[in-house]
Amino acid sequence: MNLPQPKGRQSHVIYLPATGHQVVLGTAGTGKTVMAAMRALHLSQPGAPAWGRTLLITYNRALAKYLANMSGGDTENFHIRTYGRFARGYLKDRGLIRGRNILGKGRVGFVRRAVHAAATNHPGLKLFEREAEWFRDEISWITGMGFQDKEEYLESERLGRKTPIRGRAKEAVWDVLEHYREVRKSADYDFDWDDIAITVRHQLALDDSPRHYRHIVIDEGQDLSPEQIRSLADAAAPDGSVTFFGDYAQQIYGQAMSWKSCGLKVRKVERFQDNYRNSTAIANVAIALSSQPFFGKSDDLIAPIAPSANGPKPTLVKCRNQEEEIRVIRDTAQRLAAEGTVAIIGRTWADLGLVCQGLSSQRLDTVPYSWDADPGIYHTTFHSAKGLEFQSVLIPFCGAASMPMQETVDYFGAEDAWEREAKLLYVAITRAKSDLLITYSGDRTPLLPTDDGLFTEIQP
Ligand SMILES: Nc1ncnc2c1ncn2[C@@H]1O[C@H](COP(=O)(O)OP(=O)(O)OP(=O)(O)O)[C@@H](O)[C@H]1O
Repeated sequence: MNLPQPKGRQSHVIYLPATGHQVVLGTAGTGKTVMAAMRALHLSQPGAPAWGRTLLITYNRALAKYLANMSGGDTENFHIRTYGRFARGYLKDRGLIRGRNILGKGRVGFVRRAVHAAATNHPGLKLFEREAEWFRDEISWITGMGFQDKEEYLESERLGRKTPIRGRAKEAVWDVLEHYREVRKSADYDFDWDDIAITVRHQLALDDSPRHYRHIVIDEGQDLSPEQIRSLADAAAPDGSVTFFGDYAQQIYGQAMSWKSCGLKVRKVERFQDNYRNSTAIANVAIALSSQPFFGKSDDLIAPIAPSANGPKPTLVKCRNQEEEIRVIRDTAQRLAAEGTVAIIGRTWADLGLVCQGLSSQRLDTVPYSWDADPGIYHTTFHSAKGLEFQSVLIPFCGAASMPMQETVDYFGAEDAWEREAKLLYVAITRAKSDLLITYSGDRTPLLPTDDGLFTEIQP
């Protein structure tokens, strides 16, 4: 274990009171993950004030392994889990998990069947021209908010949708949700990964045994739903604490949910602005990207301060076609891999397949990646790069024809799609410590900032 020496407000955050709710917001690279681990370790340490068994919640399995490597891993009093693993484990203890009764992959197929079934009740409604993926997203939002009945949904304000739906269309969405639950139940699935949180809360309300965890620390909290956060708050001991770390600039599922709707009672929000990861030149690109109008506005966004670390300007390479982009990315990866970790970050696994075929590169959902990883080439998607960092980051296919991805525009409409894809690009760019190279062919994506002097622009 070799954690950095906390600076400024960081130490304060580690030792925040060990009771009640705490919220820490910070932009990329400000040390949220490291401080989440340090706070959780502190709270679990015998002898610390109000110490007790502590749960550290993280976004996915790759980050759980990354955190385990950073913190020394699970002990009797310190557990690292994804939300899904925590929820499933608790419901198993409550006797509610039988075989495979949580619907994971294939969910959109169930939603599609529900949409077809519901459409017959709403002849002529334009809403039913939308793709099943749109309905899946709306159902995730409804269950993530924890709405118990139709009235609650009808009265709700849907933040984060640029084109909100109203009246009859909203009633029809609820109808789709009810059909979806029926179709799912008839296939013997009791839950999906979104609505499992509703049952966790319900079970916790019935459960008067002592709570398993005294303290719960949540990293990447911006991508958990309010109902998931509420269930974690219910799962912590009444004399314990819940600490939420998040960055709303990196909220990549377009749900636009705020910690404020999660029932956390917080006296003062802590804010981290000092970036310890990116060079100034890389941070400037991220700041310019997040300042564009389509990036979205929210009180929860923290204005970043550009760091002072030296590094070359990011390179923007205009290629003649995709083949040339692939060649540039591969050559650059091989050159930089001798010096440190290099990540090729792509929008989809299919894109990465094109770039990395035959290249000596490790796919990051199959190998554990640690914060002190050996030099070499790694590849991962925008979504799965979250929380990680690399010496160099290479991003292919940033032309206007592929970004924002057409599928996202089809599912959610142009405005929503731009915001979602810009946040994904933001996550990818802020993974780079010192070198960033972006390639495109045709026109560059309109999501990339065009301010003078941000990039060194070249042609191969
Ligand atoms: N006080 C510090 N001194 C030196 N380095 C630090 C300090 N705090 C954090 N760092 C380093 O800054 C980098 C970013 O930290 P971390 O991953 O915790 O940030 P984060 O806020 O979770 O970022 P993101 O949200 O972008 O994933 C890491 O390399 C970490 O070791």
